Amino acid sequence: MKVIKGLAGASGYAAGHAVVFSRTVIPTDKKKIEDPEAEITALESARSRYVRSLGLLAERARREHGEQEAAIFEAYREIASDDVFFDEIKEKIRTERVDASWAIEQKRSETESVLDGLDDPYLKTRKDDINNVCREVTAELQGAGAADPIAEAGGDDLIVFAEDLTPADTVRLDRARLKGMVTEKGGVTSHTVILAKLLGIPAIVGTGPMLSEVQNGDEVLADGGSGTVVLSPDAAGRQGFLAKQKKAGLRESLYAECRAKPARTRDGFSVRVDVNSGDKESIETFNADECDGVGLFRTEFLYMGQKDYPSEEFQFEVYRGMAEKAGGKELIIRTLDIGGDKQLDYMDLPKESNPFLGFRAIRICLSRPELFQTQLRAILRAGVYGNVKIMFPMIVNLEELLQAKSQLEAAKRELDGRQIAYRRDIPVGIMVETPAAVLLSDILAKHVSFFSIGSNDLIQYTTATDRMNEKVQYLYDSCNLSVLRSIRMVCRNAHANGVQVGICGETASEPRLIPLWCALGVDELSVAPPLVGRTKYIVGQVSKKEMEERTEKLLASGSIPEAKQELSGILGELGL
Ligand SMILES: C=C(OP(=O)(O)O)C(=O)O
Repeated sequence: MKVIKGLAGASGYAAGHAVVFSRTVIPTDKKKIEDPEAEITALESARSRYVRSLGLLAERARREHGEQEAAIFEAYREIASDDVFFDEIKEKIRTERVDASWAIEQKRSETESVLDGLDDPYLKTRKDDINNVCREVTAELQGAGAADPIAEAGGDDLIVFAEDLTPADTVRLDRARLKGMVTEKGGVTSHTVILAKLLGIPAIVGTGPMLSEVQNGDEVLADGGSGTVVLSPDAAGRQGFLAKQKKAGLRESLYAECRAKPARTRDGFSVRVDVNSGDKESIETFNADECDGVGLFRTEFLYMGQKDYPSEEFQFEVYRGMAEKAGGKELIIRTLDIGGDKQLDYMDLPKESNPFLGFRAIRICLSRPELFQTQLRAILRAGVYGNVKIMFPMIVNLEELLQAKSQLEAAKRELDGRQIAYRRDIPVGIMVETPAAVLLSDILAKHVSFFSIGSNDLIQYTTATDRMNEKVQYLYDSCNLSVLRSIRMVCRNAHANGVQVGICGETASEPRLIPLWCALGVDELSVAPPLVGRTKYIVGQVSKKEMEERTEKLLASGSIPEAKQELSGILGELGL
C-alpha cells in the first residue's frame, strides 16, 4: 500500500485502476532538412488542424458546460493562431534548415526564458498554456494528436495519472470510463480541476513527482476532498475507504432532499440559498424550484465570444428570459465585470502589469458611458418581467457608487424619452469585494438596498494574494481571520442600516464556514447550482444562537490553524 498526497482539486471518491498517461516526448534532436518549404507546409497544416480541433472543443465545451469552460479552449486557440509567434518558427526552419519540431521547441524554450524573466504573474501563467500549445502542435505534426490518452487501457473504472493534463487532453478522455484524475503539476484553480468539477469526478493535483511509482492497472482509491490517493490498498484501507464512500453517497441523498425546501437554522433563522449563474448552460438548466433565486448573474459571457459589443436588445432578451424563468424569485444582475483575468479583444483594453488592480469592472463602465448605459437600459427593461436587482462590482468609494447610480438615472431618463417600459424602483446593490468597500460599508450601506460579498476577490485583495498565482496559493485562505473579520464588519454595518447581506464567492458554500455565516446573520448565500442542497442541509444543522458566541471567540483567536481546528470540530459536531 502506498499513499500519495496532493492538493484537493475536485472532491469526491473514486475506486478504480490506474492508467498512466505519458505524453509524446518533444524531440530534442535537431534534424537537418532538405526542403524547408515542404516542412513549413507540414507545420502549417498541422497547426490548422489543431486550431480547427480547438474550435470544435470550444464549441463542445460551450454546449455541454458553458462559456467559462469554452474560454479555456479559446485561449489556446488564440495562442495557436498567433501568426507572429509561428512566423518566427518558420523563419528558423528556412534560415537554419531544421525540422519543424526542433524549431517549435527552440521557440518554446526561448519564450519560456523570456516569460520566466518577467515580473508578471499573469504572463507567467500563460507560460504553461504556450508550452501546451507547442507540445500539441508538435504531436499533431508527428501524427500523434487528437488521441484519447486512455483509449488503449482496459476496464471501465480508470483513474488517470499524468504529469499534467491540458484542457484538450481532459476533454478527449473517455468520460464513461474515467473516474478520477491525479496530476503531478497544477493548482486548485487549474483547468484540470475546473473540468473535473464539471465532469463530477475527483481530481488530485500538484502531487509532485509520483509517476514512477504508479503502474498501469494498479488498484487505486482516490479521495479528491482530502487530496489523497492510495495505491494497492490493503484490506483494511479498502474497507475504510468504501465505508467513507458509502457515507458520502447517503449524505448526497440527504442533500438532494433539501434542495427544494427553504433553509432555516435549528433556531429558526432563514437563509436564502441562491445560485450563481452566467453562461448558456447555467441559464438552460436553471430551475427556480430548486433555489431561492439567482444571487449573482455574471454578464461577462454576453460580451465574450463576440466580435463586437452586445446590443441593448440582445442583452434585454437574455435578462428577460432569466427573469421570467426565476418567476418571482430574485435575480441579481451584476453589471459588466471585465478586465483583470477576463479580456476582450474588441474592447482594446490596455495590457497592464497589474490587471487585478487596474482598469476593470465599474472603472471601465464609468469611463465608457455608452457601454454602461446600453447594459443598464437592458437590465431596467428586464425588471418589468421579474424580481430583478442590479449590482455594481469593484466599488472602492462612495463617489463611484454615486456616479454609477447617476448613470442608472440617466438610463431611466433615456427610456422615459423613448417611452419604453422599465422598472423604476429597481433595487440597487454592490459587490463588497475590496477592503475599501469593507471599511466604508457603514457609509455605502446608506445608499444601497443590499450588499453581496465577493469573497473570491475579497480574499485576494485583503491578503494581497493573486488568486491566479500558484506560488502564493497557501496565502489565499478563506479562513484568514482578516477576511472573516471583514465579513463580520460588513454584516454588522449592513444590518445596522437595514441592508440585506449575501455572499456570492466560493466561500458561500464552504461547509466549515456555513455555521459562521449563520452566526453573522448572512441573509443569502449564492452558490454553484449543484451545491444548493448541501448548503441548505448544513444551514439546517446549525443553531445561530449557539454559534454566535463561538464565532466571537474564534474571530478573537488570531490564529488561522486554531480557527480551522475549531471550524472542523464544529462540522464534526454537526455530523458532517
Ligand atoms: C463572485 C466573485 O466574483 P468573480 O466573478 O470575479 O469570481 C467574487 O469575487 O467573489
